[in-house]
Amino acid sequence: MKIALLGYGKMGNVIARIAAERGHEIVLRKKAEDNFDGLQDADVAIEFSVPTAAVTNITECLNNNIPVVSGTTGWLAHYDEVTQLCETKKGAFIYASNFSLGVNIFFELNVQLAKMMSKLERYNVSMEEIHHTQKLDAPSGTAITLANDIIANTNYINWAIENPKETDIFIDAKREENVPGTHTVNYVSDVDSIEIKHTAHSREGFALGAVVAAEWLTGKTGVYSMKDVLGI
Ligand SMILES: NC(=O)C1=CN([C@@H]2O[C@H](COP(=O)(O)OP(=O)(O)OC[C@H]3O[C@@H](n4cnc5c(N)ncnc54)[C@H](OP(=O)(O)O)[C@@H]3O)[C@@H](O)[C@H]2O)C=CC1
Ligand SMILES: O=C(O)C1=N[C@H](C(=O)O)C[C@H](O)C1
Repeated sequence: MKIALLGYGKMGNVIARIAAERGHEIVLRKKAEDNFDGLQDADVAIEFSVPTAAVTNITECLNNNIPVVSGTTGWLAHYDEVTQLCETKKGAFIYASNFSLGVNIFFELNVQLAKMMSKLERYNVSMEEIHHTQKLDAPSGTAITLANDIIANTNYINWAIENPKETDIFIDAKREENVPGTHTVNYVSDVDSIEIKHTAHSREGFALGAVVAAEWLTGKTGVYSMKDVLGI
C-alpha cells in the first residue's frame, strides 16, 4: 500500500517505521511548511498533525478521493462538517482519539463501569490524564472520549478541567516529561474507591492501530470508528 503521512513528528516517525515493517511504502511525509505533492499517488493517508491543520489535511484527502485515517486531537468542533464532506464525496474516513487496541478495550470497560455506577448514587467520578509537555491540547482526546461515554450512561452532564460543577466530570490534565499517555477513571464513595487505568508504555500501540486502520479502510467508503476496525 502507498501511504501519505500528513504530519511527520513523534507519531509520524513511528507510523513510518511500522508501515515499512508491514511492507508499505511512504509516498509523502508532510510537515508544516510542505505542500501536498505526492498525495495523489497514495492509496491512503494517515494524518497525525496539529489541531489547527487537521481539518485542512482531511479535506484535501477527501477532495482528492484519498481514504484518510486521522488521529489528530483537538479539532472535533469540526467533526460534523468533515463527516458531511466524506458522505458528499463518497469518501472514506476514520477518526479515533486513540488507535491503540488496549485503549479501545479500556473504552469498553469504561462504558460497562459507567452503566453499573449509574445505579449507585454514592460514587463520584473524576478522571486524570498525564501526557508529555509538548502536547498542544488539554484535556486529551482520549479523556474527552472517556468523559463523553460516562456522560452518555450516567446523570453527569458535562466535563471540566477546572472549577467543576456537581454535574461535571472533573478531568485533571497533567503534563510531565516523556509520558506517552496515561488515563485513569476514578469512582470514589465515603467508604471505598474503584479505579480503572490505562498506561501507554510507548507510541507503538497508537501507531500500529493507525496502520491497521489504514489497511482496513482502503477500498471502503463511509465514516468509520475503531470499533468497526476491531470488530468490538
Ligand atoms: N489518536 C491517537 O491514537 C493519537 C493521537 N495523537 C495526536 O496526534 C497529533 C500529533 O501528535 P505528535 O506526533 O505527538 O505531535 P508532533 O508535534 O510530534 O508532530 C506534529 C507534526 O505535524 C506537523 N504539522 C504541523 N502543521 C502541519 C500541516 N499543516 N500539515 C501537515 N503536518 C503539519 C508538524 O510539522 P513541523 O515539525 O514542521 O511543525 C509535525 O511534524 C496530536 O494531535 C496528538 O494528540 C498522538 C498519539 C496518539
Ligand atoms: O498527544 C499525545 O501524545 C496523545 N494524544 C492522544 C490524545 O489526546 O488522547 C492519544 C494519546 O493519549 C497520546
